[in-house]
Amino acid sequence: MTIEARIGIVGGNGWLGNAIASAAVSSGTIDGKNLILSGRSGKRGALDVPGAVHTRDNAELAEKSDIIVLSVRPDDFAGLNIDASGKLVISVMAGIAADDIAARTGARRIVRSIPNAAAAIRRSFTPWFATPDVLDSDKRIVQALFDACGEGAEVPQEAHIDYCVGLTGSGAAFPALLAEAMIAHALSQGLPPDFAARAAKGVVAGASQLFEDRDSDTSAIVQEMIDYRGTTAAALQTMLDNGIKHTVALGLEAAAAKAAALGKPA
Ligand SMILES: NC(=O)C1=CN([C@@H]2O[C@H](COP(=O)(O)OP(=O)(O)OC[C@H]3O[C@@H](n4cnc5c(N)ncnc54)[C@H](O)[C@@H]3O)[C@@H](O)[C@H]2O)C=CC1
Ligand SMILES: O=C(O)[C@@H]1CCC=N1
Repeated sequence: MTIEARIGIVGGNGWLGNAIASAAVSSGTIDGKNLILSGRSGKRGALDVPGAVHTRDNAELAEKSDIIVLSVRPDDFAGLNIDASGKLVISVMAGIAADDIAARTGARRIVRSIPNAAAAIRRSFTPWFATPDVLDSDKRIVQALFDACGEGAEVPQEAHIDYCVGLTGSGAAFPALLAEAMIAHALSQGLPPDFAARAAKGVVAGASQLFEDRDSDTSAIVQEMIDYRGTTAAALQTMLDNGIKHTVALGLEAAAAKAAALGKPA
């Protein structure tokens, strides 16, 4: 689907806002000339967004946009002054409730979402939640925008978005941590650093394709490896016995707790 509406991204020169803009244009989902990106510094983001207009003026952005994406840090939201009444507002901010967005912007049609860093390579799995006033036509645009960034998925409750801050937002950093742990151990065993990094990154990135198929069952894959009763089973069982699932759960809960704290006034 091509989005014909004009989209303004507040914080559009930041990490995520810039990635969303770049994904939307490079996928052909929106023409760059229909994008206006604001940022405090006035500098462009790291990714090129052909045709997009850059501004430091959020009033200009609001005036020129049909849809406003809020992509400032949660801490900066309280200082944001923008009138989005009558417009669709799509927030990517962690922890900021739809009611607070409505109160600050005057908008009633509000979508909350949690993309992740893989939006930069158009591989973000992005849950989104729509408040009751959001129109079906708005929803089609939101889905198209997040499909351009990877894969969008509507969730039925706002609480799911608060949970997904950890699962799909922060979770995108977990494979790098796994690779880092594998590299650190390989180095401790005397393997050459370049080789250790190539090997661990190659395994984590490459083997994740094993379960990329939507219908694949990760627990079946793990069980199959354990049932093989070889070296992989020894590694997996030791990690399970040492609480890897509990550690991951604690990480997910910490991310959600941090998001809840970010959303509360200081
Ligand atoms: N980086 C990520 O992977 C993810 C980020 N998020 C959320 O996305 C939002 C943006 O995060 P990042 O892009 O990582 O942060 P960032 O710091 O890279 O970008 C934020 C941008 O907002 C701009 N900004 C601040 N106040 C402004 C204002 N009043 N008007 C216009 N621009 C303003 C800054 O100049 C900066 O470029 C955050 O709320 C974060 O919770 C959500 C999911 C994943
Ligand atoms: O780390 C963060 O605060 C952002 C929000 C969710 C993922 N990244």
